[in-house]
This record gives sequence, structure tokens and C-alpha cells, in this order.
Amino acid sequence: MLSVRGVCVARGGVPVLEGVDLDLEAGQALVLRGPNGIGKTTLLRTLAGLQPPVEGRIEISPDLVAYTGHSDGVKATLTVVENLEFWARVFGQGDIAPALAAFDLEGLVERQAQNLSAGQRRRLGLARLMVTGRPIWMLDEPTVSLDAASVKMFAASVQAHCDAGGAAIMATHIDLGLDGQVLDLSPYRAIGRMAAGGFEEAFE
Ligand SMILES: Nc1ncnc2c1ncn2[C@@H]1O[C@H](COP(=O)(O)OP(=O)(O)OP(=O)(O)O)[C@@H](O)[C@H]1O
Repeated sequence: MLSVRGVCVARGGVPVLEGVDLDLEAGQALVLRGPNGIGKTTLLRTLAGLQPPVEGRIEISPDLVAYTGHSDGVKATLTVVENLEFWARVFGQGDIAPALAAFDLEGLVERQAQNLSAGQRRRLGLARLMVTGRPIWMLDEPTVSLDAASVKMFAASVQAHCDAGGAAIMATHIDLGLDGQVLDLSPYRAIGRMAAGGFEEAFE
């Protein structure tokens, strides 16, 4: 579903990771790990097609990807049900009921998103993934603001998505208890490139 070879990614014109190789197969959940600032968000944004790589090859169809970052695509003045119906229409999907149930949003359907708590709002943002119908979920810190029960709900929905032939790649510092793999990005830190040539030469 996704093949990454020799990829270098940059933020603010500065290379942060280089030589990244990874593969994502159907049914797989891959967790990206590494210390704050290593480049997890930058790599996910690049894989999702939101910014270009500095070098390397990324093989993926952008049409397959549903990405959720720190901003989760929630429309503040729409209700919970209106938000999900909006995204279902955008992605040509029909039934939003499974997404409402998976994230325990059924009691909140008529509440405007701007009146949700932070955790409820995050659950709505994650429920949005389900109504995209897209097979590859790319998730940046998906569990921020979630309590323990909501983390379990999220992990269950990722597992169900992968069991149904989808795949997920996510940056998170917490253990979700998924049957997945963990990729530590520390070995890919772009120190060599910066020490060897400086930032400008890295882009020549
Ligand atoms: N707009 C920017 N201009 C310059 N540098 C930036 C910019 N945005 C982020 N950075 C830097 O790029 C590096 C990678 O940031 P990134 O957000 O990808 O890291 P991360 O691994 O996701 O971090 P965290 O675990 O804290 O979320 C960091 O050192 C960060 O300070």
C-alpha cells in the first residue's frame, strides 16, 4: 500500500530525517516512535502528500489516504451528526452510524462541535476517519485529550480497520496494545547531512 525508500524530509527548510525506508501492507498498523522534534509529524505530512520530500521515493496513491493531524477537520459550528454527514458526502460514503457507535458519539449527535469537550471533539475527529472509506489512515498523535476508555475505543477501531484490510501509520508516544510494528525514527535523524554540508547544500 505504501513504499518509502531513501526519503529525506525537511521542516522550515531544515532536513530533519534522511534515508527513511518503510513499507506498509494491507492489514498492518505501524507506529512511528522517537523523541520530541525528531520529525514524526514532518514524515507523516510528507507521506500524506501535504509537503514534498527533499529526496527519495514515496509510492502511494493519495486517493487511498485519510490523514488527521493536530487539526482534525472538525467544523466548529456544525453538530456532531452534521460533521460526519458532511465528511461522508465529501468522500462519497453513506452510513455514519458505525462511526458514531465506534466512538460513543450517539448521545452527542445534536451538539455543536464547538461545545464538545476536548476529548469528545477528538473522538469526532477520529470518527471522521471511518466515514472517509479510505484504506490508509495516517494519524498524528491521535490519542491527545483521550481518556483511557476512549484510547481503547480508538485502538479497537484501528484494529478493526486493519482486520478489514486497511492499514494505519501513526505517531504516538503511548502503547495502544495493537498487533502492529514500531519503527523508531532515531537512526534516521539528519545529522550527517547537516554536519556535512549545512542546510543550503542539503537542497542543492
Ligand atoms: N515551521 C518550522 N520551521 C522550522 N522548524 C520547524 C518548523 N516546524 C517544526 N520545526 C522543527 O522541525 C523538527 C521536527 O518537527 P516535528 O513536529 O516533525 O517533530 P515530532 O517528532 O513530530 O515532534 P513531537 O513528538 O514533539 O510532536 C523539530 O525540531 C521542530 O522544532
